[in-house]
Amino acid sequence: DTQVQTAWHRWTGVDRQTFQRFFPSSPGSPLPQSQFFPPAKDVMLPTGSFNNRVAFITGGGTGLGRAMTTTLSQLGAQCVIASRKLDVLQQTADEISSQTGNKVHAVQCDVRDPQAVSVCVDQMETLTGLPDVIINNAAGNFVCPSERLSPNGWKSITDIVLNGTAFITLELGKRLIKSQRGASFLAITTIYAESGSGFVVPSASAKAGVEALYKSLAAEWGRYGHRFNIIQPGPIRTKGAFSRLDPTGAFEKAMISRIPTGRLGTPEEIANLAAYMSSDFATWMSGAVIRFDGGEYVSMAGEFNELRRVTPDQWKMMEAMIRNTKGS
Ligand SMILES: CC/C=C\C/C=C\C/C=C\C/C=C\C=C\C(=O)SCCNC(=O)CCNC(=O)[C@H](O)C(C)(C)COP(=O)(O)OP(=O)(O)OC[C@H]1O[C@@H](n2cnc3c(N)ncnc32)[C@H](O)[C@@H]1OP(=O)(O)O
Ligand SMILES: NC(=O)C1=CN([C@@H]2O[C@H](COP(=O)(O)OP(=O)(O)OC[C@H]3O[C@@H](n4cnc5c(N)ncnc54)[C@H](OP(=O)(O)O)[C@@H]3O)[C@@H](O)[C@H]2O)C=CC1
Repeated sequence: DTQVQTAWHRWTGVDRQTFQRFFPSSPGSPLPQSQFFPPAKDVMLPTGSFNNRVAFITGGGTGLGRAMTTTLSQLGAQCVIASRKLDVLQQTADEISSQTGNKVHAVQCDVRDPQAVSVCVDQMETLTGLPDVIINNAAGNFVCPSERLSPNGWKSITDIVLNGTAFITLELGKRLIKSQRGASFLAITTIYAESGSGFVVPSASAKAGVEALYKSLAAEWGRYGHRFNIIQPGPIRTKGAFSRLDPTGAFEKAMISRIPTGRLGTPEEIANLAAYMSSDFATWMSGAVIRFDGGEYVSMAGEFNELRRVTPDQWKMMEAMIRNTKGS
């Protein structure tokens, strides 16, 4: 709490009292029930599950993309990670490679630019050949009231998320089809792709578009040996997400309190799911949308779920009132 306030003061010059007035809550810790749901850290699939496979992961240099790359590399894949910041990618590639003993290649690519995507795929073909596994994970996002959003703010997010995913998928898909090669495509979206959400409207719109794209291609390109699946993650702490969606840390506690499993997800958990969905154990899975959020979505959706706060004594009283009601 104090750390966040101090950091906030350093960034903005706003003093502690003012911070507390605007943000009375504080960063959250796991709820007691989370002891029943400890996150597994180990890699789930058998060793060698991705031997002789090539995996391409956008945004693989940081956060969840880095975790998915680590797991696939541990399982034997040769990985190619792509995003804008080559220095970040290269450092991640070196670290994962030295940990797993398998090659990780770093290729610079701004997914918003179809020409850059084509050059990136050329580079990958030279390095590794075409991929067996494609994970569209790169994204951009920030919280912003829509009345403060500029056209370029909208374009910036929708270009990365929807157009970027489409450019990568079409470029790779066409080349794979030409080479008569099958592949697994996975897109990382979000739980609000389904519901929509205020304050992240470009992200919600673009992620919904990605889901429509992947479900459509699952139907169309199965005949070419291509599977398309989607993971909708709930909140998992990464610098990229939390710095742009909860910059003060003020909303984290409220977020955790609505997650039935009482904690945030972990990068290793989503990496295991992504690996499974991209593996030979999941060849019958296509067009699937897997929500992976500790129950947050249903917890927010049910209009009576607030009754969790009613105590046993209050229930006794309420039940008596209901039973005593005669007629309508
Ligand atoms: C209640 C909630 C409680 C807690 C939330 C906590 C946790 C998260 C829980 C769930 C997460 C769910 C979904 C998550 C989805 C994600 O995608 S998270 C991943 C986020 N990662 C990133 O965004 C990394 C990459 N991002 C970036 O590079 C930048 O942030 C970028 C702005 C997206 C793109 O950078 P770029 O350099 O290309 O763009 P800019 O030139 O800086 O900006 C372009 C235009 O956008 C305007 N802009 C930028 N920031 C803001 C802002 N904060 N508010 C308003 N407008 C903004 C900028 O001004 C430019 O527009 P212009 O001025 O008109 O030119
Ligand atoms: N963490 C969470 O709680 C949740 C995350 N998600 C999703 O998970 C995925 C990973 O997010 P997370 O790891 O948290 O956040 P990060 O910010 O760490 O990851 C986003 C990645 O996208 C890359 N990227 C951004 N813009 C571009 C671009 N124009 N071209 C190429 N790459 C780009 C970034 O690299 P670079 O800057 O080098 O380009 C970065 O590596 C995203 O799809 C996000 O929407 C969904 C729900 C919850």
